[in-house]
Amino acid sequence: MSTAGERTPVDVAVGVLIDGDGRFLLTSRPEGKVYAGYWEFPGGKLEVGETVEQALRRELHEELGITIGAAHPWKVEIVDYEHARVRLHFCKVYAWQGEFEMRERQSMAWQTLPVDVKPVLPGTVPVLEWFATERGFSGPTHEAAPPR
Ligand SMILES: Nc1nc2c([nH]c(=O)n2[C@H]2C[C@H](O)[C@@H](COP(=O)(O)OP(=O)(O)OP(=O)(O)O)O2)c(=O)[nH]1
Repeated sequence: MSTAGERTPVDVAVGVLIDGDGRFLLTSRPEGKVYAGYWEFPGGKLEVGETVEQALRRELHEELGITIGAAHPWKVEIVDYEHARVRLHFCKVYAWQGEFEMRERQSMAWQTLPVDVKPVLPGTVPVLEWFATERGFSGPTHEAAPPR
């Protein structure tokens, strides 16, 4: 049972693609979506009946034109935005096939810490902190976003 004021979270599958040099892929949110221009890890909402891995495979094919190998579940995080409450299922992905195509006219950037793209989506910031912990990185992980 949910208490008054709580919203049911929308499940989102998110891919943390990591290349052979340990760089990770960020993409910018396309025009026309909430937080357009903000940088995030690629992914999207689960459709009815889909698992996280199925949704991730579909979204990364639709958005980036690649076919991913195994998706390794990493962390789950709930974020409350004005527009929605989302449950983000972050999965690490080390293997994929195909050439990257920006099918939604977004931008992509392979990054290490600290990231040099901005602004970073609020729900993406914790991932940078998890990477910092994993990698023994200290100092700011990204540049603070201006208030919206
Ligand atoms: N892909 C992605 N979404 C994130 C991240 N962090 C974060 O808070 N989100 C939020 C933003 C959105 O509210 C939600 C993802 O929904 P979306 O609108 O991008 O998904 P979608 O592609 O299925 O969208 P649509 O078809 O409904 O337009 O999750 C992240 O790192 N990656």
